[in-house]
Amino acid sequence: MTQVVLGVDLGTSSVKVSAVDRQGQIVAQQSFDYPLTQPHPGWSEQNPEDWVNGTTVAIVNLILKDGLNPADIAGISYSGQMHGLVLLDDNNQVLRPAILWNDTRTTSQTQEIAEKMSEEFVAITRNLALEGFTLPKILWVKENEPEIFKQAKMFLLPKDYLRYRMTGNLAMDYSDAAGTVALDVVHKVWSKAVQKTFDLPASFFPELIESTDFAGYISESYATFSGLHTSTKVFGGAADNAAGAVGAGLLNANMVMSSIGTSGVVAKFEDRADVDYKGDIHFFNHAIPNKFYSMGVTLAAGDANAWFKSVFGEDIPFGDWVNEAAQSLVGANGLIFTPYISGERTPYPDADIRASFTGIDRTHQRADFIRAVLEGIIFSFKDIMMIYDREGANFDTVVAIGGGAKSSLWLQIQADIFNKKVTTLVNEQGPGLGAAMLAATGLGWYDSVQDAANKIIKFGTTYYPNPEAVANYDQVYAIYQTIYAATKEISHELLTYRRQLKH
Ligand SMILES: Nc1ncnc2c1ncn2[C@@H]1O[C@H](COP(=O)(O)OP(=O)(O)O)[C@@H](O)[C@H]1O
Ligand SMILES: O=C(CO)[C@@H](O)[C@H](O)COP(=O)(O)O
Repeated sequence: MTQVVLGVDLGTSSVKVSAVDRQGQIVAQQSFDYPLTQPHPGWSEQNPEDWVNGTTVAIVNLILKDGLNPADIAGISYSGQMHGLVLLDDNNQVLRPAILWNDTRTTSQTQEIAEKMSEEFVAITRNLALEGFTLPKILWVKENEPEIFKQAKMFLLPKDYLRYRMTGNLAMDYSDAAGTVALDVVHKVWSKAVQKTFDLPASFFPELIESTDFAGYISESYATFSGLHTSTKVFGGAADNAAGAVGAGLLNANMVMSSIGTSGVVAKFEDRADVDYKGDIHFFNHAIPNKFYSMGVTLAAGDANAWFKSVFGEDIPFGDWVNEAAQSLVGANGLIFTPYISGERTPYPDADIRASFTGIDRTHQRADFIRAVLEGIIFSFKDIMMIYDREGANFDTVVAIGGGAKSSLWLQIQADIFNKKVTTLVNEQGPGLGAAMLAATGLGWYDSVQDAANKIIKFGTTYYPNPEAVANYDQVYAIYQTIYAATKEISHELLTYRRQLKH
């Protein structure tokens, strides 16, 4: 009998469930895709029931197809897409589709928060109130769907809703709670000032737990539904970027993580709460008690690549598509892409900016366009790194995770644009492995999350910057940096035009 833990990575495009043994080996893995709806420009919603069904299908497949014995599943924990608003009524029924992290309908609510609380808000929550975060979404529903809001008794985040459906218990872990921007990050309590200013009762906010805390057993009803046993213990879990940081071994201040999922993230471990990025970079509680991490977000990273492929190369597998970029040159033959297809967050908190190709020439081929997309995404990561540089943060290693880290070409582009060494993980399952490590630590298999990381994480290939490419990218990046300001007004006008078309 080999005991395993399940790490459930509830992503934006799919849920991936990894079964991990005591040595940290992934023994089996199943995933299930679900849709995302965009009823208006800037809106992004999912049906929470799809998360529950997708997770259940993946678990059933682990049992039936991979032969996992439910009695051997000792624990389960989660990594969840952050910030998504799930509203529950008195009977814990979902009131409306979840409003996701990449939904940017909330610009006026972010302005309202800034006007009402200004610097006090950043001091408490350690973040600006950006469109993607949960509090503006709550206020949007309050203002635009009062009949629904009247029935709302509590809110949860995506993986917390999934955990509720698997255990029957309502709770939220600190790392995800920080992304609501209603948490007093340093004191680890819901902010009374936020509750009072926006007239939200304390009962609307769920109980807070640590990522490795025991959160209940699998309920009778979910056991019947999934085939799991009621003896399986469930643990808090974490925001996907915190779980990804755990799974990437981001436990040391000299390391930065770059994650190319649907979104893109550059994150840094923070030992102490007294670093002050003034809201230019997010600052959240880590999945490790009393530790923190900072991060900047490119709203569409892997998604910009996926979008471009869906329009111009639908049937081509991702690996082949990305490799086609090798036929182009460093700097994509003088073609630059800015990846703002869904607006941007860091360093430009601008929901209405849109993407651009600049410098299209009669000679450009598809390979140049693909390469420009891959490079533009990494230039936007470099923009985040420039904030760390500005604040004097020292780091020498970038750990690359996410779907984008499957491509050695894209990894080399990262090393050359960052001018840093970029390291991969042997088992590139950052968030899912991180989630499994949280369950394993909660079960007592390891003394701490750090202990689990030391025993489990194995770094893979390292990509070193090529000096010639670095010099070329320096030139192209300098041009890239001017494009946001140059395209801002045009983008905003075009979006206004598109919004008129829709209504
Ligand atoms: N073979 C590949 N090579 C490079 N990039 C890839 C490959 N496969 C997928 N990707 C990229 O990874 C992204 C998905 O990453 P993933 O971490 O699975 O996302 P999420 O967790 O947000 O659902 C895709 O949008 C795509 O751009
Ligand atoms: O909004 C953020 C972080 O602030 C995103 O990183 C989401 O957490 C979604 O993650 P992926 O589905 O792209 O992994």
